[in-house]
Amino acid sequence: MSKKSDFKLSTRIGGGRFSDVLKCTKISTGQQYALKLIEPDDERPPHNARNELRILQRLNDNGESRNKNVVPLIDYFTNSMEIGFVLPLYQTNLTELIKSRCKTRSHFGMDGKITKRTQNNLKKDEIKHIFKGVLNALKFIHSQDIIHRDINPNNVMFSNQGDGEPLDPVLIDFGISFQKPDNFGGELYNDKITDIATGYYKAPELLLTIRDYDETVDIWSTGVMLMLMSSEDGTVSTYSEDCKYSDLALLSSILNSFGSPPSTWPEAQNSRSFKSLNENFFTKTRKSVDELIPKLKDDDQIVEVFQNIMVFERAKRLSAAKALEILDS
Ligand SMILES: Nc1ncnc2c1ncn2[C@@H]1O[C@H](COP(=O)(O)OP(=O)(O)OP(=O)(O)O)[C@@H](O)[C@H]1O
Repeated sequence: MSKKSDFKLSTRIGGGRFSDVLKCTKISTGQQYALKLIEPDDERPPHNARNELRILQRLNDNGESRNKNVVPLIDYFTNSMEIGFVLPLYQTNLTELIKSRCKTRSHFGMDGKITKRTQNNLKKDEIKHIFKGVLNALKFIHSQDIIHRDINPNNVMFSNQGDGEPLDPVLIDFGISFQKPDNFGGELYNDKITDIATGYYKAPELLLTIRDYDETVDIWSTGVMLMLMSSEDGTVSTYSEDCKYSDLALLSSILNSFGSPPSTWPEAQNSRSFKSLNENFFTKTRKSVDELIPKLKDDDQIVEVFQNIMVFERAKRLSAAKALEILDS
């Protein structure tokens, strides 16, 4: 364990509601790192830096991650106010990578109107490689009884931009993760916080405040990331923009994309919100893979995995291990 004074801090490169991520240099070696700084007493649940530290320690062995797709905790320090996580300094995340691969062109119509079209140039092989890397990270953390609870493109980092080098994804941010059985005594398994995950990436059961959800919420989020990566225009095009701001809009977009949930959806049977929803809301048909994952619609293994992870009933959702078995077959 180091001290804060062992590092020279420089620019802020990211952060969240309760954290700052800074570039830093270890004074004794001149090596650059990312430093995530959190004041645990300022945090609100489900954010919990003390648990984040416990979980990262569990996933690491002497500064080395036990899985190549999970962030290593190189070092850390604690003082009366803060916890500092010393992490490798990554170059980009999946959101930025997709943006950098999207090209927008103007089209001039006969009527003189100009329309802009964006084209996502992420290659099929890259998409598959990233998808498999995230599943590999999930296979490992789920085997350690950890639910990440915030799988989204800002939490998938890369050391390079992929120009000639393979894009090995690394999963970061265990700040709201859940360690079974009871999150270090802080949360009952059957009564977990449902205010988890980010916008588009929330699984449908969370929107019905079903509290005994499990690790398949991470699997659902990974499927939505596949939709983003496999889109023609770098967006989750079957979801409306409003999903970022409204859970109702998100539920509506999920139904528009994946059709109505079965009336026997087991998780929802006891949910008041499910019962009180107008039946008409639930008369949608599932869109085809041509619309949901256009770039990979002809890849049989990807399609099989996608169709079996984006299902309402969590018991039917493939585990990360099973999904990888299919992709490697
Ligand atoms: N090791 C790293 N190298 C480079 N940038 C990083 C690193 N870790 C985090 N970041 C940047 O900082 C952002 C926030 O980091 P992180 O998600 O760990 O913090 P957070 O407090 O959990 O944020 P949020 O509340 O938004 O989830 C990341 O999306 C990423 O852009």
